[in-house]
Amino acid sequence: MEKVLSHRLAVYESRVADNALWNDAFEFVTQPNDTFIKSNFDRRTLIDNDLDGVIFLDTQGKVIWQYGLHFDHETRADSQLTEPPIIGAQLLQAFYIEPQRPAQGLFETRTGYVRASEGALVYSASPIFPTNLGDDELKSRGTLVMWAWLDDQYFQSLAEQTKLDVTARYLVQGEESLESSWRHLLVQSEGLRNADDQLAWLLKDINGEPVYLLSIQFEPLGPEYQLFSQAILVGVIAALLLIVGLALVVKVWLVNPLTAIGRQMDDITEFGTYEDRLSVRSYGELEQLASQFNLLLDEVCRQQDLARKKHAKLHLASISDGLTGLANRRYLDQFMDESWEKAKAQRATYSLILIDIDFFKKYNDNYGHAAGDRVLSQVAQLLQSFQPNLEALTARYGGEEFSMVIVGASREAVATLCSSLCAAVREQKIAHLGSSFGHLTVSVGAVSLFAGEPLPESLGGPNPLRTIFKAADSALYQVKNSGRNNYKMGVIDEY
Ligand SMILES: Nc1nc2c(ncn2[C@@H]2O[C@H](COP(=O)(O)OP(=O)(O)OP(=O)(O)O)[C@@H](O)[C@H]2O)c(=O)[nH]1
Repeated sequence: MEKVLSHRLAVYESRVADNALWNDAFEFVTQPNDTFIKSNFDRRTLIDNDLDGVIFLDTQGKVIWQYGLHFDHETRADSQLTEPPIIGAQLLQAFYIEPQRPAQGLFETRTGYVRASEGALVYSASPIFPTNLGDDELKSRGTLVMWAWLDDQYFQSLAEQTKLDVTARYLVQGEESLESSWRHLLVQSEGLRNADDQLAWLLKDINGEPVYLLSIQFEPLGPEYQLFSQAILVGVIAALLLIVGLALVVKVWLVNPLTAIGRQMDDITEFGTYEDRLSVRSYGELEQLASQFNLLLDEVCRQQDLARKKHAKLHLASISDGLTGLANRRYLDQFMDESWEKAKAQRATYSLILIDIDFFKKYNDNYGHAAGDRVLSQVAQLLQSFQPNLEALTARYGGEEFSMVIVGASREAVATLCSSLCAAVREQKIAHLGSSFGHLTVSVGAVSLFAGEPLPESLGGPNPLRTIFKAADSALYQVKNSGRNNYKMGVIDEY
């Protein structure tokens, strides 16, 4: 509605400007003459242009010529005004535009609604210039005003244009004629809707006084509409339920299982529990995904197992002697260190036994190196079988030299063990022509000491195990020098 109203004002404005910027009109206000009026502003022309009146004002605002029709359109046929209805001095002043020069092609025009003697009207006024506006110094000569009654015809065409059933009420006493429910329209230009489903606009005159109240009544919503809106509501609720249902299905069948899978995967990777398996209850694809992952875990476990075995094998190879399978020198050193610390902590007896095959060079010479290897293995197994069920280790620490470390056996038990080792090898009756005994024998040197404090003075140095080893080796040396095939318990204090 606002747009249509302002468009209408713009139409009047352009109509008056068309006639005011015109050489003939410019000449007419300089020298008024009937010929110009007769050929351009007869009654027919006005009616065809939806106009009810034309006024030419001179440079002082006095009427040069005016033509107007009565308010009553029914009798418009011979309704020319004898007395102009709008020549109130005040109104003319409102229409009058002082002589002015166009600034950059712009000049002042006026458009709006006014209250006149017989009713209200819409008007537009423009200064009169030659068609080309003249030069910059040329001033306008007079004002051209065109107007139309705000009558039934006006509002009827407004209704046709807006396609709204517009009711127009003339506010005889201006603001006082306005109901309180529409008062707010006085301070706003757009329409207002009241509690009775009416939408209204105000036409205000050039002083801001309300002239007409335009309103339209909305039809109360019928039962069909209510039925329709109920159907829409049901539809919306059904759609919402469907969406919620779908969301639930997606959550139960997809989101929850995926979250569970993700959580289980996280646990497996975080804690390295690759032997665990994913369990998921969902539709086929997800279960398939979980079982594919489980297959992957199977493979991870298999590879882990292989790696573990390989590592164990490598570790064993690194600590054992390739020929006899006993612990090697490297592991013996490590074991001696660790067991020494334990023995000290437990205040236990620590014993080291060194076993050396007698005349082994000659054995190799007589029976060959391969036979020598076999004998080394045989003696190794035999020694191993004598290892007591204590913190103990049997090792091969040189070519035909073996050792046994024992924590917790008494010195007497160790002496008995040494004697047993000598006897056991002897009793194998392994032929050895190069030996004065005729068969394979071993010599044994050992030390056995209490590892708790106070330690013997000779063990106070930085490497007590070296001292222990030297004592055992010394005992072995003594056995070798005194005929072999025997054992001797060494004494630690000598070192
Ligand atoms: N077959 C074989 N012989 C080895 C191996 N390691 C060392 N030997 C031999 O063991 C022999 C050790 O000789 P010696 O150190 O002279 O000692 P021995 O002949 O046993 O003399 P005594 O110890 O004084 O009784 C050498 O001939 C080495 O070649 C081995 O792995 N296999």
